[in-house]
Amino acid sequence: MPSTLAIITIALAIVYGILYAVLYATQSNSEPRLIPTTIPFLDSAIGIARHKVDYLVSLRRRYGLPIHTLRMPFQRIYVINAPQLIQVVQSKTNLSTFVPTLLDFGMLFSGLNRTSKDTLTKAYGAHGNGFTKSVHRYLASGLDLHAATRTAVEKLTVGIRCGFAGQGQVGLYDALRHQLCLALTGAIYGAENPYDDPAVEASWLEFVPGISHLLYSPFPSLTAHKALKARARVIKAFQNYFETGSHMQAFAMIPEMFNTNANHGLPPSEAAKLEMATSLAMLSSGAISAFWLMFHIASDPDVLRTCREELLNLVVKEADTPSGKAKVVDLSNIRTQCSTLTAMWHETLRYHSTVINIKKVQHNITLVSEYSLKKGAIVMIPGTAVHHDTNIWGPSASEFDHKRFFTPAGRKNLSNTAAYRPFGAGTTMCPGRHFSTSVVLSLVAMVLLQFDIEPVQGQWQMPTKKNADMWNAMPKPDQDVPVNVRRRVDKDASDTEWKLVWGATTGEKE
Ligand code: HEM
Repeated sequence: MPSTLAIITIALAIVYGILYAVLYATQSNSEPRLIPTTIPFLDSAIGIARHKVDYLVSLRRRYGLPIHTLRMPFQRIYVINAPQLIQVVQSKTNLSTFVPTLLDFGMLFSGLNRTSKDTLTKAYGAHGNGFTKSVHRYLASGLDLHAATRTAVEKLTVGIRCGFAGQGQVGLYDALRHQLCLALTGAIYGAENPYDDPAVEASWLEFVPGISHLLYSPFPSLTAHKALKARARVIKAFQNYFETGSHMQAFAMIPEMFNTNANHGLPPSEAAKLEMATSLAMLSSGAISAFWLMFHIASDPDVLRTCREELLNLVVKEADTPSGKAKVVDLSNIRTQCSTLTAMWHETLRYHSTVINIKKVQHNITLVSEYSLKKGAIVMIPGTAVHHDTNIWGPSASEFDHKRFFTPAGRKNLSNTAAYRPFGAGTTMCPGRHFSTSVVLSLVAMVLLQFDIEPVQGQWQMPTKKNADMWNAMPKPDQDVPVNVRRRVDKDASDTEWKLVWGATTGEKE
């Protein structure tokens, strides 16, 4: 009689053999190469769950393939690494072949009820919920963008003056995150910004870790219980905001979105839930980017000194203040006058970005006459693999080196979305990129001009980012970095009063 163990072993071997046979029988030779598998249909899922975007980067390093296939239960994924193929997938002619899958990302975690989801799907079809369209219209360029940036910068100047000075020891990430939260949401939600209430900001922070559960867990009500309660508190604050008409004092995008959705039949209680998507766009990647940028500048004395010198180029005049004279700094010129600070920003995004673009193949197609892609499959473009590709960025691709953007080759890559894609690419490219870039750079400039930041531990140590959420375009550090914040005492800054503005009335030095 064979033992139970022997029977189980034989059964497992048979199942394994069948799965292996099915895997290869259903994979065509003309499809992109299948990555060798140890556990058919499961090892990619396990790899992604364990190592997140690093799994895709390691496959790129190990096999060096321009495109390859990963198989999961009932789903095939084509991972694209080569710039030439990325360009083809992103091209206008292929817009209807490769369709973004996350247009309704906001609907997945906002808690909208079934009726509201149906209402929005009927109203906007494949365009999710109208939120993305509104951001494209209001924040991608023009006077509205300028107005929103100016308000955010005004809020930052007040917040930094009152909130940073004399704080002593703080977490670098949390201190920047808090300032950015109040500035970005203040500029968009107006005088009655719900996030001005510390309890709402705290609830938002409690909700964010639950997003992964809402996206991937089969039982989010069990696994993300606390986060869902926190979400309910934020939604309640927004419901009150809409019901009291506070949105009428907001940036024009907010009342317009509310009225359009109301005309489609969405009540204020449900419109309040949609603000979870707006909030996430504003509050997810910007603060993380600001943290990494500040970390790299503050931990490199040469770069710190150069950035501060460059910022002095932004002084446009002197103004009288009640306590004497202030130097007026026009932060809207950062990108043209501060090449090192700007290069540090680009390098921060290139080096750290964890963006993954996901599209669905709408019909069978042969890519560049070579690779057959099947209808219904998912195409993934991992930004990290592209950003760390030595064929694009040279042998130093995996090092942090902002000077790469001082070379013609680096500058050329910057304008090529198949090489540099922290904000995505094509029609869905982040419409908040100019707003967030301007506000983050202004925040960092304000801190650099007015404060010295030193690590409590005595030495700067880069935190790990292994636990970062896969849905986020930028990786949150696993631990905050405790720092001491002090007003600057060096000769350039000790007795200088700064007036920091976005777009001064005169561009001439007086
Ligand atoms: C440093 C900060 C930010 C980063 C790194 C970032 C990154 C991204 C990325 C990678 C995408 C996907 C692009 C694609 O699919 O090709 C995206 C989409 C989007 N972002 Fe941002 N983002 C940032 C800040 C913001 C801000 C502040 C807002 C709004 C105020 C915003 C609004 C949006 C919207 C609405 C979309 C969806 C666009 C669409 O599907 O058409 N983002 N962002």
